[in-house]
Amino acid sequence: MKIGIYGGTFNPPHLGHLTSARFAMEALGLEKLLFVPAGEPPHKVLPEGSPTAEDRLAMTAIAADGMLLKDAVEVDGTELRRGGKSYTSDTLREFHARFPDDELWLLMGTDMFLTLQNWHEPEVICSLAHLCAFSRTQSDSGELLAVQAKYLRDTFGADVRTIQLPQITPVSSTQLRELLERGEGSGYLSPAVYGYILRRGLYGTHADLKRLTDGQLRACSYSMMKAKRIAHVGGVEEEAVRLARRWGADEELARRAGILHDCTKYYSLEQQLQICEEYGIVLDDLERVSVKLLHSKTGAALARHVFGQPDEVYWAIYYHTTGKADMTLLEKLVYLADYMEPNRDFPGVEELRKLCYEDLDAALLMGLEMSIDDLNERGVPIHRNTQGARDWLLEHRKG
Ligand SMILES: Nc1ncnc2c1ncn2[C@@H]1O[C@H](COP(=O)(O)OP(=O)(O)OP(=O)(O)O)[C@@H](O)[C@H]1O
Ligand SMILES: O=C(O)c1ccc[n+]([C@@H]2O[C@H](COP(=O)([O-])O)[C@@H](O)[C@H]2O)c1
Repeated sequence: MKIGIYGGTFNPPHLGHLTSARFAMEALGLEKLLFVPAGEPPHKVLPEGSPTAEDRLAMTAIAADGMLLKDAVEVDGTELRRGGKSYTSDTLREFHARFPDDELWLLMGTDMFLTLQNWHEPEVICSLAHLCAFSRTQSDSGELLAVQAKYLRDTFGADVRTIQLPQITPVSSTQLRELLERGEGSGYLSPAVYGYILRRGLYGTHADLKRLTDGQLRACSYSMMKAKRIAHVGGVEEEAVRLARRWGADEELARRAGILHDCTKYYSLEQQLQICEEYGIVLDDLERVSVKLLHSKTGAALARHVFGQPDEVYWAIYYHTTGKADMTLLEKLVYLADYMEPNRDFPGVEELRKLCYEDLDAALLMGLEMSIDDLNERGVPIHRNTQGARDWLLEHRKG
């Protein structure tokens, strides 16, 4: 197997890292790529006030997950665990021992490639890994790379491949840190990494989480979930806004409920219970053991207490999984948007979509009944609020 190793300080990881990693994977035919955040970079001092190693690791993990290549891309904490200066030769020794039968490829941008002879034990590096270098700026000349490749081949027997990225991302982490401090630069980051930075107040962002723009709120929410869920959350936002327009609800509240509705979906049972405890959410026996039921309550709690959302948004998120008797308009819209947003695909979804724009309560009843049937089939206990929602509609629905 061909394994790529992409070392960096990742302070923070930006789109330049991601686009070059993706392209190198394709160009070299890598089956696996490991991002390896440096513990203590051997050649530079981390600027004062830099995030902790854990934060750099977490941001890099979020960025890697955002490549949506499942287990092919991972973040490796070898250098952070090892302590001391993060010499690449030591890292390659470890990887060589771990993957003795695999082909290791060390990936790097021009700046690193041109100085490789000055690194610690360059001969060890060149004997344990193939090298892949790519240009970082338009002005990086192919000729310069070719000269350096020849030098490394002749001097250390290196196997070098230089690749031209189809698109240059003209940014460095240093520039980005300055931009972030001025409230700019988010366009050079994956939204989820930006959200992590905002939530942790890194790089002098100090955003008031209770007064975020929609884009910032989206970024924060995405930073809390696996990247594969983001398309669904975007779909719920879009659908909730469309439904709000159709039925005369507040579009901005629908948007914010959509953005945040699943923000705690990946929290563990323990974390969910802790949030409920912290915000005094009373649970029944069924809820106490079910992450699926809990995430709507904890998502609502964070929407209110961390992100400053009003009661309407709180309750729309709170009831988005179970529904309840006598729901408000916004609660209905978010429940239905979650059910039939454009990425959903199940028998009957088209009929449900149509009904959502013709007769909201009929659509709600249809959604609830489909849920109840599905839960019954799978032998999952039905929450009393879901039963309550259906019974209420059967009794009160007009027509
Ligand atoms: N915009 C970019 N395009 C392609 N490769 C990049 C880009 N930025 C960084 N790299 C490469 O990523 C690796 C890790 O770089 P690093 O994490 O130090 O980022 P950086 O932007 O160079 O940070 P800093 O400004 O703090 O030096 C290096 O091999 C570097 O050449
Ligand atoms: O081992 C060395 O001597 C050495 C010297 C300079 C850079 N590196 C590695 O090169 C990678 C890119 O560095 P940086 O600072 O651009 O993030 C990172 O993994 C560093 O640990 C390694």
